[in-house]
Amino acid sequence: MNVDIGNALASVASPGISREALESIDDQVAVAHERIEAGMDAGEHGYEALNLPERTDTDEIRLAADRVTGPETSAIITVGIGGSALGAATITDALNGADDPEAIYLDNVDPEWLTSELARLDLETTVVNVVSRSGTTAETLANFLVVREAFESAGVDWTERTIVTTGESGPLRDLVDRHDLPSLEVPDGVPGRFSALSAVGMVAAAVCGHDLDALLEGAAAEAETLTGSLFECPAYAYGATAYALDARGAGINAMMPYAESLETYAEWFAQLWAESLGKDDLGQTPVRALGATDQHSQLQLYRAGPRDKLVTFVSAEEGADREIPDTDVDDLAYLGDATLGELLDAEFEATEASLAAAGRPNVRVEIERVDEFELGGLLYGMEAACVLAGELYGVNTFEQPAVEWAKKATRGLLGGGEFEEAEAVAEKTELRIER
Ligand SMILES: O=P(O)(O)OC[C@H]1O[C@](O)(CO)[C@@H](O)[C@@H]1O
Repeated sequence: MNVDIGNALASVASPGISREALESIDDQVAVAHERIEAGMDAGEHGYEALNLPERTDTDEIRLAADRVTGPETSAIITVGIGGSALGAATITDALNGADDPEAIYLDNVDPEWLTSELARLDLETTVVNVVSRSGTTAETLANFLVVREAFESAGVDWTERTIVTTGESGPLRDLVDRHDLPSLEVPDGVPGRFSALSAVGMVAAAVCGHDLDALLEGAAAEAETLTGSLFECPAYAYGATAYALDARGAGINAMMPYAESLETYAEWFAQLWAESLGKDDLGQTPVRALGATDQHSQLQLYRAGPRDKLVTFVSAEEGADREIPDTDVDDLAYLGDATLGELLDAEFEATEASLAAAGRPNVRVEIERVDEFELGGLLYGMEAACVLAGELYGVNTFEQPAVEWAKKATRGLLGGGEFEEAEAVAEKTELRIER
């Protein structure tokens, strides 16, 4: 990935970063990089994620996926949530074509939605990909039990079509052992949201026939750029700029890719940024947006609302295109002479310029095209940017203790044990306004 931070400079935007400030931030980046490198060398928890390009065994993933996949495979259901779904979904939503198996992600426990998803699938030719690092996530286990029952009710042998990625122990590991299911291990020391470039994010991609090695090669090429200066490393330039803008008031980061195929990438980024940096009353709030669509819903706010946002654009230089048919309507002639791709590019450049003209900070992240190599680089680059930002914020980037309260409350409410959190739910302060 390439990064252009020109529109984040104080000469263009407010909040903005002066060149002097950028120089002094670069001194902090040098110190942070030493820490990151030391963590990577030692294989420390979290930092280990940045070693995945060398560590992930794509042959092992393909072998396991081949045990449940055949030429007749029409769909793959991934049962997982958060980091156990978003990385995989980002890859297949970006790369899947019409001839690839459909990739479905059951990352919620909405009964109506889940029932309709299962009802529309040919379970005979559907693969089940169960992913959970802890092996204890309620939503994933509940959905798996429902999916298994659906297969059994349809008289389809789920054990021949199910692959599991989980830790060394836990209920899912027991299931694997009991039914001799093909399985892979979540990489040690790699938090879920940083595991897209491991078996966690790659089984679905393997079943859909994507080039896992090219994904890792793209990530490895990005890893090559990790040096002690933001002026040499696109990932660090992005992380440092986002952090510096937050420190100057841009507490919101709207991730706005200009490609439908990257919409899920913005969701993946939201978990990465929120769960990693949202600590100790700090952290930049990620917002998911999509270009050109959200020009017609959010841009008014981004351009004329509070000066509390960074807008991050992601654009792909190349891609398939489609002519806009000629028209005999004079006013539309300018469209007839263009392609949809040219229109999208013009929309992107115009929107980027419109924010700069209004003095609103924005950053451009460029990839050459949406393919395995470039996507691997983008995912790795944003992970490295996040690790760098975490060092600058001085937070523990790799834990997410704040999510445990609601999990305990949920378990208590369902009779899964005594939890004070569950009691607190009953003590809600009410001020109801009824129709
Ligand atoms: O992979 P697991 O353990 O099922 O967890 C799923 C997700 O839930 C979280 O723990 C948050 O609740 C995320 O960090 C994680 O990606």
